[in-house]
Amino acid sequence: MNQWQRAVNSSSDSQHITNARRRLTPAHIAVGVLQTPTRSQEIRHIAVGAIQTPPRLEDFRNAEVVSTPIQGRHVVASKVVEQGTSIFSEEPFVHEIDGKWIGKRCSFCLGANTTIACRQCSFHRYCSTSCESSNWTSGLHSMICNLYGIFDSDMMLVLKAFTKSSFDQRTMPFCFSQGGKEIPCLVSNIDYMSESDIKAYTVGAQLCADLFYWPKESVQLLVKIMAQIRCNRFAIKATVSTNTAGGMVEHQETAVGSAVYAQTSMFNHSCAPNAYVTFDGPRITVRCSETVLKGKEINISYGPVATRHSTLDRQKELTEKYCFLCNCHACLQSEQGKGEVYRCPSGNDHCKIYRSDTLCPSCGRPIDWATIDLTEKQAKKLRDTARTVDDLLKALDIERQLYPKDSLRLGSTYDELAAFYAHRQDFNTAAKYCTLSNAIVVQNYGQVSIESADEQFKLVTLLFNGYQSEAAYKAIKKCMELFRTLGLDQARKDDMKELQEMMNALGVH
Ligand SMILES: C[S@@+](CC[C@H](N)C(=O)[O-])C[C@H]1O[C@@H](n2cnc3c(N)ncnc32)[C@H](O)[C@@H]1O
Repeated sequence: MNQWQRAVNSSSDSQHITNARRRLTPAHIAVGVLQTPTRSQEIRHIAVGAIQTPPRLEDFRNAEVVSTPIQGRHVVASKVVEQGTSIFSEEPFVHEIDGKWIGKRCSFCLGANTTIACRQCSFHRYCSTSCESSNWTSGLHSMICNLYGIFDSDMMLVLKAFTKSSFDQRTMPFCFSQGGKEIPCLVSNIDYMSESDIKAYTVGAQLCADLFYWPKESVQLLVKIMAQIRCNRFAIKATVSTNTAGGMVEHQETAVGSAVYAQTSMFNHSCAPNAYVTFDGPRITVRCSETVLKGKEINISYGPVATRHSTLDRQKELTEKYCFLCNCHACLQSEQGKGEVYRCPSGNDHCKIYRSDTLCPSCGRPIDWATIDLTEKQAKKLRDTARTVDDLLKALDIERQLYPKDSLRLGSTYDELAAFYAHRQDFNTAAKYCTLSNAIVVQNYGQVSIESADEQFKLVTLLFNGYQSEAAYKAIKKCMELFRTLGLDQARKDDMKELQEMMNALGVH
């Protein structure tokens, strides 16, 4: 069941619509409903004033948007772009807090402070009156206020996008006699979507149209916007800190909202990307994770990456979620595209085999995939149901037979073991496993990469907590250098501050 069906299931009968209509406020009428409002001229002006000038593509600093028949529009470097350089930064066209964070984070800037409740729905909370009023106007909360429980966060995004793109950019308020608009410039891939998806979208769109008294023509347009959002939606991530049972504070990058960005949507996906995105509240920044030569495409990953997922899995995810068949160079050519790498049954670490092999390409030994599959399942079961460290260590023993030393599969078990020991406050054993995982990450992603910076950060925390001052000092220094090279010192200021604090605590300034 998809999101629209869920939304509709809970409220498709007319009684629900009638109840939902009671929740409409003058602001809804000002921004959305067909009939000309008889009052709240003032509110209407606030809403209209909130619409910003459409984004200009020439805002890119080191890059430009070009178009070819195969890649569509995409971004290329207009000069050599150094590793870590910020290419571009923008505020969202529309954004919305994720349902489970409402009341727990500011609904506008998505920060952790929530001292003020929305005066209308009292459901959403804000860190300041300025965020509250910005969300009401430019954040278009006025459009969706009071509608929680009727629509989920994704549908709220659709309603906001529909409202925002349908305003006349100069002075006229939204009015259907002039026709609504889709989100300017964004692809929808609607022709590649399944019939059942389109049907579910249509039911959701019909529900909106009924609720807001929008005319029939709006349904088709809403369906198009839903498809556009599916293909162009970004999860907004923030660092969320939680106290664990062991008394440690865990920091995790977590999705706290979703957004559509007019210009960042021009970046194509690659399973081996050379750029990455970071968030400062809802503001997105794109930075290069490696130096990109003039004229080369700059791309980001929409989720799957070749170093972690097999070609089949990546293609499946991209087709199901975004409705396109990936033609990035990792999928077309690279060896990584062959999927998970295994050890040849000869046990020789230099012999690597892939799913498509029936004989080992190096030593010619025949491969018994049925036995490998069985052993792999056994290891997976042990890992998934692990209650004690012994279970994990048994899984690791089996995996060491299955995968080569630099396999990411092994790396992730080392990582799990590190977390396991850290929760038991045995930071030194945790650091030992983290070092092993770190080496694999460096081997696969390169010394200077986001992944190795993340892994180095983990190692720093473990060494610091394990009172290994000298090793911790060296690790912090290396981590800070990596952060600076990759531009993470700007993108993840809190982490950088933490590194500095650890350095200070070690007595080194
Ligand atoms: C966010 S848009 C990127 C800009 C888009 N190329 C355009 O012309 O507007 C995402 C869409 O671009 C296309 N696309 C992006 N990366 C691709 C890739 N690696 N292979 C094939 N198509 C891709 C797909 O149609 C996808 O739904």
